[in-house]
Amino acid sequence: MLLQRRPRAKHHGGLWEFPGGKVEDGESPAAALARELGEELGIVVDQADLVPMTFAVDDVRQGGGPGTGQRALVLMLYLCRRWQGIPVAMEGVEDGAALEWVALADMKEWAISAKMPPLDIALCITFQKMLLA
Ligand SMILES: Nc1nc2c([nH]c(=O)n2[C@H]2C[C@H](O)[C@@H](COP(=O)(O)OP(=O)(O)OP(=O)(O)O)O2)c(=O)[nH]1
Repeated sequence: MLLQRRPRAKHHGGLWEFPGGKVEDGESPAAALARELGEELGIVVDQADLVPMTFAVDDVRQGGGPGTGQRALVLMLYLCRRWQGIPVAMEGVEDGAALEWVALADMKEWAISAKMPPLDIALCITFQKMLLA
């Protein structure tokens, strides 16, 4: 799997996450991911090559809702079966952004020891459980 370190100045700066980003108005999740992978990694991805795997929900934000100013946060993990180009960190390299390929067998260790945001840790652990099941 490919992990990406967030630039220091951003929310969760310096933490390792799955490449991706927010869905914009009128976009499907797969279209948003294909767009983000182009912007962040410089690769071209066909939406047909994105396979949904699992998701993670922010429990703390679940207490939110209308009037609270809090919105639920859901991270969706996709498997990218094929792409064109070689992934490189396109944004924020001067501020610490970086990429690292991690073997599936090492995912749990990374989730525990590497510094990742909470939902990315949850995705790592769930995905590894799915593979071992
Ligand atoms: N990957 C990840 N993001 C999280 C978690 N918790 C949480 O609040 N977030 C927030 C951080 C970001 O604002 C947002 C992820 O969207 P993003 O990757 O497009 O964010 P970004 O900061 O690069 O983009 P921007 O809004 O600054 O333009 O979700 C988490 O556990 N994992």
